Amino acid sequence: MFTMDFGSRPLDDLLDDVGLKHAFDKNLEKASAYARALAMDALPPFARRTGEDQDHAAIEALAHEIQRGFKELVVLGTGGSSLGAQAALAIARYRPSTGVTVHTPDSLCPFEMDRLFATLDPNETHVLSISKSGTTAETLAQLLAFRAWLEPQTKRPLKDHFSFITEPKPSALRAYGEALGSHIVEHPLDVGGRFSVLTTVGMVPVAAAGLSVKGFRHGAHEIYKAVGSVPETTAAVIGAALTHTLAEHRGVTQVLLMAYADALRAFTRWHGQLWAESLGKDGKGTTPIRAVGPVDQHSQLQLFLDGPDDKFSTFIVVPSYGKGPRLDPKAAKDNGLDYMAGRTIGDTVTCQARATQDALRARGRIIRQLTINALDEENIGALFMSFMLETVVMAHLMGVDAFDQPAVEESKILTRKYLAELE
Ligand SMILES: O=P(O)(O)OC[C@H]1O[C@](O)(CO)[C@@H](O)[C@@H]1O
Repeated sequence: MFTMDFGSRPLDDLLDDVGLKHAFDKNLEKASAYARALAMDALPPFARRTGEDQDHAAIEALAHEIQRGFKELVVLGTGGSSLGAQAALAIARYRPSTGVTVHTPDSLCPFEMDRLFATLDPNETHVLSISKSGTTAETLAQLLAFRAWLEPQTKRPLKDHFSFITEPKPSALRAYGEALGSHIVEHPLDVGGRFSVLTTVGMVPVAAAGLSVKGFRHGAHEIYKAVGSVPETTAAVIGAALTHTLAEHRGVTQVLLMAYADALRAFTRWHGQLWAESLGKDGKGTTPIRAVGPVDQHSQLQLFLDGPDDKFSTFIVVPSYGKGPRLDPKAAKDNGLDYMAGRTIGDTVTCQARATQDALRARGRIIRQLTINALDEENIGALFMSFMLETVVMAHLMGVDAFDQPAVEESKILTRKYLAELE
């Protein structure tokens, strides 16, 4: 699980300093009441389904089939049909490999597809196509291209090379999978793509890579239990109430998620879709910014510190004192790194995360830190659930529907029109 703090002083004092305690308390009360009602009446399906584990057998069956037959897994899907899996899979590279190697070409890119075709062995490659709607052009185009690459080269039945996750209703993707005779697993009808990471969508790739589905779901379960019973103490509810208060009263228009671990880079991308697509509506919304430390200290921190005071920042930190290579004291001193002499890379990064937040706090910013003690399934599952619930509670405070995305459809229609007009 993870802990939350706002630095050395309690949040209430920080809010008092800027005259926002009363406004925050009102928002927290409203957010907590909503979270309690959600838990009592009907948890959002993305949370309820995660707790029931009803699809566990289907997830494991497909994952084992892939593992038994192949070394490489290509997950075709975009947006919510890929970002969650990528965020979850990012911890796999720190474990001994027990599953397949997963590739996630989530953006339609000719150069990336050519690279995959040039490097993958067709006989060892399984292609899992994920699309809730089953109509997304990018995913269908990739699928057709992969089949054209595989079919002339494979020695095995073509149907075994493909599997599908899509809704149980008619669509181009479902029809394609049925015609091939391949394994099709259901995408739940009542869970939107950006909320689907803990369903079959995120969990089949995770299981195929050898990670624990139960671990992710257990971490998530602990969070939604807490949000239902003691909402006013949870990161999800406090985070939503605070962001909304700062947006209403302090001109906050952006939310920064800065993670101090490479493995959380993909998590910040997942969060970007979740926040933007759920909340950017009716002329309202706050823009998500994704950053990873320390690298973005050297690219974006100048703006965060010295630019407009229009951001609410959350740092995710994995304390790593004593971890990683230790710098030889003499070599460090000889090269101008006296302050790192005998220290580990983990010591350095942990101190950098603290220093960056303190520098921001010194400029009067309210900064939230979420601390996880390890990059494991439970912690990442907990973060997934916490941010999904935070988004839903935030939508309630803002008065928008967290679960639709009507505006995106306009650009899809135009893309089809432009393609039809090509000479
Ligand atoms: O899973 P699908 O239906 O292919 O959609 C992929 C993504 O496209 C969107 O519908 C936006 O166009 C997202 O909401 C979704 O995650």
